[in-house]
Amino acid sequence: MPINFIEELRWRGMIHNITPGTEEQLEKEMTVAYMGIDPTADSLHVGHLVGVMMLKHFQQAGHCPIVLIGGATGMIGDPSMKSQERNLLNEETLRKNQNGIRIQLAKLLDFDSNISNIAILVNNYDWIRDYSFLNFIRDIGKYITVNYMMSKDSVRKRLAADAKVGMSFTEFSYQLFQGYDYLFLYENYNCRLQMGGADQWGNITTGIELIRKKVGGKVFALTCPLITKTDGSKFGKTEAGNIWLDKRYTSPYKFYQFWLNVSDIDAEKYIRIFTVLSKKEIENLISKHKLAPHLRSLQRSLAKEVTIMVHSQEDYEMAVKTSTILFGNATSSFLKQLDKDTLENIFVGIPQFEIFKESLSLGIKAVDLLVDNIHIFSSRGEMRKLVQNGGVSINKEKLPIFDHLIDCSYLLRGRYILVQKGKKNCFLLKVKSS
Ligand SMILES: N[C@@H](Cc1ccc(O)cc1)C(=O)O
Repeated sequence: MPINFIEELRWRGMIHNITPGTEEQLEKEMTVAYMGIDPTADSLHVGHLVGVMMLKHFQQAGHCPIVLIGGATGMIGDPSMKSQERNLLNEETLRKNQNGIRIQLAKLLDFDSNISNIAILVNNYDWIRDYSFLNFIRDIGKYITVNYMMSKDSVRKRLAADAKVGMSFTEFSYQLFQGYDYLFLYENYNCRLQMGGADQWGNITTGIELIRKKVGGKVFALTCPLITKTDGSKFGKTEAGNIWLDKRYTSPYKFYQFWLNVSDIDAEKYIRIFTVLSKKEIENLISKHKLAPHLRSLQRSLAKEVTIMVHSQEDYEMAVKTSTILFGNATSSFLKQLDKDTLENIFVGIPQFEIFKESLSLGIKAVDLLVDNIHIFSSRGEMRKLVQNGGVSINKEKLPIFDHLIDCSYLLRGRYILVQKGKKNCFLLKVKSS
């Protein structure tokens, strides 16, 4: 039996706001819904995943999802919840970005099997490109008052943030373009529902208003909550920046670690939002986790599911292997027996430094190498202290004294040395190929 979409989202904690009548519409017939993504980079990040998961459940419930790539709106920049005017992106960048995003979406939604509710990808550049300004403000602008547009949170907040700088007419008009997209999809794809993050409510309701006034149609909105973290920091970001879905920007190992490191409370929330595990499976995982929280079994399941969904089974396995080697009790002899490819793969996600082989040939004091050459300690004192506490290891073996001699015999497969500083920091020294 197909799932009930709204019920599904409800127990997963994925509904922030919903227009009256949405549920009845979905029960009545197979419905088309869309969500838009502005292609500001050539990869999605984990923040985008929430919306994509909504579409995934929507498709699994038998309805038809449309992903709209905002080729046109991306050229304007959504002012929603942004405190500053955005940079304009050019056409070439947007096109490159679209292609990257398309490939990622194809892994998450079903775009190609022979089902009646196959996912559809559209680009609003296709219908906005040739719309003349004069026609647009005559056909569309006439239906929406400035008063109405000004009352939106996205506009009010921005004007309040810095009244002197203000907001350009360009960004002010963003909601009209998104409103027009909804009208276009309503008329051409029979789209009745628009979904998005909580910050999209204002833009979505402008579309509802436009469709009601211009063509007398009734359409709906559904938003999901902004994802929060218990410690108050921003979801989806680390010190190193966004967590991307593209391997080139965030290795599967780092991606896996990101989910592994969430707090217990967040893990309970995220596993509902970011995986398709059933209610029963999730409840079981949570009760099992509560018996022995220190084992982090809930985080492990979360990290496993999301890594396999976004990357692959092999990437997941490699990420686990890497984590065991870096943080688990893998031994030095285990490390030594790994072949070059495995080592290369394992080390993709960790900071790397290049060293000259010659500098090792006569042996170099660890302190000279790590403090003076590659600066992973700020001072000799800092390193000495940590070594005394047993907190520095080379190839998984504790460094006995801080001026211990390191030579070529330390090179794994003749190329690498793994350095660990404290519990969490790993570095890879790599011989420069001359
Ligand atoms: N405004 C949305 C993207 C979007 C663009 C066009 C639309 O029609 C819908 C949504 C965002 O920034 O997240």
